Amino acid sequence: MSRERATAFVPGHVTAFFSAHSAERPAATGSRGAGLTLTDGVTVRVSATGTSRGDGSVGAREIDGGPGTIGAVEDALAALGAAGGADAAGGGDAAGSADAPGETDGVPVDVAVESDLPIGAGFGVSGAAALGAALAANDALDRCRSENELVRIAHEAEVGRGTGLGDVVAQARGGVPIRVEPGAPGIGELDGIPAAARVEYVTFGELSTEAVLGGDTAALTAAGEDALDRLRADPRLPTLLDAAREFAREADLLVPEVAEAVDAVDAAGGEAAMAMLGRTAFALGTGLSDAGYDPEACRVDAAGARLVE
Ligand SMILES: Nc1ncnc2c1ncn2[C@@H]1O[C@H](COP(=O)(O)OP(=O)(O)O)[C@@H](O)[C@H]1O
Ligand SMILES: CC(C)(COP(=O)(O)O)[C@@H](O)C(=O)O
Repeated sequence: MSRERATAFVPGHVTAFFSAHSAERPAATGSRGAGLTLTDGVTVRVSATGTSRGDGSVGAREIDGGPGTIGAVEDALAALGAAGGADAAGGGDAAGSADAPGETDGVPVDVAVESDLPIGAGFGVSGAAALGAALAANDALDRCRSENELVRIAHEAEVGRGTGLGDVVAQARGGVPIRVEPGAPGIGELDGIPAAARVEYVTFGELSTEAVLGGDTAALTAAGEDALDRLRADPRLPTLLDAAREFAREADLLVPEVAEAVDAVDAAGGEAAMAMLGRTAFALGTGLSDAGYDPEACRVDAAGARLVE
């Protein structure tokens, strides 16, 4: 018996540094690297609409109360036999996807995404939304998939859209994940820094993940591999932040507003770095407040992605 509606929470994830690894299969594509999962995250509600199959409707789509779609969410839903749209990315016109071949016979679902975090600013919101949609759709439609299978579905959807490489596996784990080997569960490998912390962040705007991942990633990948070696030799939070700062400089990804904030935190005696890939600075403890910024504050998420009542 299907529960017909379900809600999932998925933590945000700020990547401190990463290297990009592409493979033929999306499940084997991913990143190595490390970052922090956050108690600020994404809540996804999925409900079966009750609309009969085959009428072309995919159901309603909302992001923070307004119309909107995220491509990785649509692909994750389609993989679970919910009506999702290959053409639904990037706009508010979810209904336009109804003509996508092979997908009109999925079960129509209403999907509402609510994010504590801005989209496109380096918090892995697209990956979180895809994983939340997979967890909630599996429950609402009684698809009987395991956690690893749902993480793989969301990972493949995110990688396929070019909006992320390692957020989904990190968000599934929670804590401070180290992505030792790239890819979905069963292929990739995770470790973590055993640490709890308050985290502050300020966002100055978006940075297109698709554009960076679609360009030449050789320099950032070399810098990311160096940073990972360093962190694995000394898996502690201050080393994570220091390796992140060096990565941002070496990979030439640092943007001026973030550089200024990171320097200000350093001058005030704190630890900060840039969130990949966004115009966002994050700091441990009260680093940004102490430097005179008015940041958002949360904590490292201890639990990882989960269904909620
Ligand atoms: N208001 C919005 N701003 C930015 N992206 C949006 C918005 N609504 C939907 N999207 C979609 O969400 C995805 C954002 O992906 P990405 O840039 O990787 O962000 P994040 O870092 O939050 O994961 C893109 O696929 C984009 O088309
Ligand atoms: C850095 C990024 C490739 C993208 O992160 P975001 O812009 O937050 O989707 C991430 O997925 C990673 O592999 O570490």
